[in-house]
Amino acid sequence: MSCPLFNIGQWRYKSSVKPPFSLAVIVDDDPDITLAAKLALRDLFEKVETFGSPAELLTLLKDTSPDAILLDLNFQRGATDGREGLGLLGQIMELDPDAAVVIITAHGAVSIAVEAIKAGASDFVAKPWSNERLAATVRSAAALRHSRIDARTERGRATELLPSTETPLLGHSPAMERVRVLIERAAPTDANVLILGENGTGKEIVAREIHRLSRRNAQPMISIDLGATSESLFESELFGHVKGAFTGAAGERIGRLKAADHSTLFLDEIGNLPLHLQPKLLTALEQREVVPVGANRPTPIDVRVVAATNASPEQLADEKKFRQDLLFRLNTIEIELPPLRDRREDIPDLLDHYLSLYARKYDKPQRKLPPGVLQMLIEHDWPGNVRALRHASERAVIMAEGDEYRAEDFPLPTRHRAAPLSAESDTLNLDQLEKQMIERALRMHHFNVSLAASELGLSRGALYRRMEKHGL
Ligand SMILES: Nc1ncnc2c1ncn2[C@@H]1O[C@H](COP(=O)(O)OP(=O)(O)OP(=O)(O)O)[C@@H](O)[C@H]1O
Repeated sequence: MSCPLFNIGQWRYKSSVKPPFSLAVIVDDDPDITLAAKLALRDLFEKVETFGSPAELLTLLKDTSPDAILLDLNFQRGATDGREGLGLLGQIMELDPDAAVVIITAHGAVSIAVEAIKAGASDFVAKPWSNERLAATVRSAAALRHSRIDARTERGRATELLPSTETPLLGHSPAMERVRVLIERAAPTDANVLILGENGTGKEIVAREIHRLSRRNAQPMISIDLGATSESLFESELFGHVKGAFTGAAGERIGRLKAADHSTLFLDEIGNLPLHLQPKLLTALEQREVVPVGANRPTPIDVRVVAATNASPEQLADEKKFRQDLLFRLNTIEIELPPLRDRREDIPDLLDHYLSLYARKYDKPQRKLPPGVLQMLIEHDWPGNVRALRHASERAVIMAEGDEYRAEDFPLPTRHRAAPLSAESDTLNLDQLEKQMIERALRMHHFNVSLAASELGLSRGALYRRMEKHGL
């Protein structure tokens, strides 16, 4: 399958900031995929090597340990069952038990991804991916590998602060200034922080900012997206497991709680943590120790937790979905990020930043944004919040011609009201229908992407990709 990145031309911008990691390896027999992934990862790694066959990777691993490996599971013509890749994964884990392997899967192949993670892979990305998600997944896997090594060897406690390639937290609306004050007050303490806000409002950026300003910043922040973790993997991902704890647990695995020892653990989409695991997390945080799956002795941990959710405070107060004792552990400080439509004053700053960032990235001129177009963008409701504004800016930079941006360069969803659910649509165009269904599901769930995704029978990632495709 070809990757959407190729619709948007070559990526010639190279950041002047030193990338945080040294080497990533991409193994896939499809040159379009390897090139697309290489471009998406090149700001994160000093070097990105691409291989068309597994044999080349195994040769490299004999004397090099990459920070991350992006691995396709099917190499032979017509193969789709992933067996070949799983075998290769086993060989990789044997050569380097700390390897950070991110699996490339076809859309919908979740069972094979789960099997791969049980066999030692750190995470997976489904094709076609968004560059932002791919980079975040691979960065998280590489950071996890580093902290697992550090956690085991007790080395690296004085690791130099990694140069940051992160986006700064932008916006000077009164609401964002209040958020900044809260971040500055909370960061240096060890208090747990709960960040609330709709999808795309910047919860992860705020979590990174808290970590950056904390006394734990010498270690990388460890993240886990509980909205993207398969139910069967929650326990071992969070708490780790001992060798042979369950079928497929070939080796010992340090969970993310332990990997975040002396650092910050970012629990994204905490509302998705299954009820039966909530007491185990609460005990780990109260006792400051974890018991890996299959172990009979606890291991001490020193972790500061920053959690985030797009659930409303009312939804979180529902005892049937979320244990209130765990909530009180997590929300010592609560930071609420308002949706972008409630702080429109931030829109000009955000547009200014992202339009000029993407102009540099794609080697395009810095165009003017005429007042009329700016006004249209300020008046737009941005249901996907800052993430959607960022994507719209990227697209505008690529599509625009001449010295100025035009309204048509920003493909905003029409402002019409969603038709009632029972109403028949007047189009039979599949693409249009898909867009309408997505808009309806989003409105029905007040723009909560997780709920809309489950309404549509899609994963969050799959819904994001479709929203991006339709410019929502
Ligand atoms: N205040 C901000 N300044 C600059 N960029 C921002 C800001 N808020 C969000 N962004 C950008 O918007 C995108 C989404 O941000 P982020 O992932 O932090 O949101 P989120 O609330 O964690 O989303 P989700 O709930 O969907 O995981 C990122 O690309 C981020 O860089």
